[in-house]
Amino acid sequence: MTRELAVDAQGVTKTYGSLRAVDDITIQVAPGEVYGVLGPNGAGKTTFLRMLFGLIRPDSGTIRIFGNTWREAGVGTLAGVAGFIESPRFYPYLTGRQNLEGLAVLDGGTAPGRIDDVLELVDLADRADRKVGGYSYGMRQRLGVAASLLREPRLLVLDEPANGLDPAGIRDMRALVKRLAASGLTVLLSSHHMDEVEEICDNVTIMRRGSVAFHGTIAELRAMAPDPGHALRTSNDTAAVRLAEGHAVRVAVDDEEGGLTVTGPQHAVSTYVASLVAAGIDLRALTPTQTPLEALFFMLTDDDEPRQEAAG
Ligand SMILES: Nc1ncnc2c1ncn2[C@@H]1O[C@H](COP(=O)(O)OP(=O)(O)OP(=O)(O)O)[C@@H](O)[C@H]1O
Repeated sequence: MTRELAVDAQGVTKTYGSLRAVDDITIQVAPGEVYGVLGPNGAGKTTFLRMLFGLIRPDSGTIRIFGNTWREAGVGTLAGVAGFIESPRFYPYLTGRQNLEGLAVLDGGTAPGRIDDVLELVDLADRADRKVGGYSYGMRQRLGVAASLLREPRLLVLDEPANGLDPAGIRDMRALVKRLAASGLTVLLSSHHMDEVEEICDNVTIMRRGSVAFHGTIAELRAMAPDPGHALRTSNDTAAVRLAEGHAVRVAVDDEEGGLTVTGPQHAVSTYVASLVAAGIDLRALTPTQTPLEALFFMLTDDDEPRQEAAG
């Protein structure tokens, strides 16, 4: 027997006037996986998540959540689903705990001890009795996850959960998503950070101008990634360019930044750099410019053309 998909979105399209915000996309999320919808600003990620939550209707296509569609099940489609679009909102003059208590009442109550459990899970137990007005942005995001977890969802949907967070906030949010995934929760998140998706997701859809530019596993994505690039500074760039002959690297003068750029498989870059040193050329800097996956992301989502106009 096949397992029911957590999300089964087929051929979903949403237009705003002449703009195809989401253009015929198909996304399937299996129970238990962490699924990333990745794309640059304006790619259509939030529009897709809004349709999932029933906040807007697709023009065409179907969205099933645990087998239910909005047309057949109405708001019952969201049974077992929680999350937030953009940033969660709380009463700043109430404590984190009071906000959760209020939300639990509005949602029909919650099991005894559940509020303490979710506060513990999101690492806010020791700050629960402080007013939300004094919380950092990262703490509010985590309180948003806590609020979502109150209803013990099977599917958690997060829209760019690390957006606007400082490095410590990003680390905490990623650790939280990983903990939740390890507990068996299905997570669907949007992001515009390749490293975030690489670190925490099993499968990814990369969106570009409303359409699917890539769909597959992180391993498949890695296999497509180009060679890593490096910025190179030496004591003698002319000689360094000459020495590249016979090495499996491409070395070019960087007209914008100065110095050289070196592209090639990591081991070939290492051998080339060792040969520079052996030839008496001083190495002043060797800095990775983009990770292979970042380079692939920019290749797949490069957006210098106008958006697709809707027909008619
Ligand atoms: N209500 C709306 N009316 C008109 N255009 C809209 C509306 N909502 C979104 N759009 C447009 O649809 C496109 C996709 O927007 P969307 O917010 O889904 O992108 P996104 O991938 O979530 O981007 P971001 O990372 O900036 O949130 C954008 O060009 C946006 O301007």
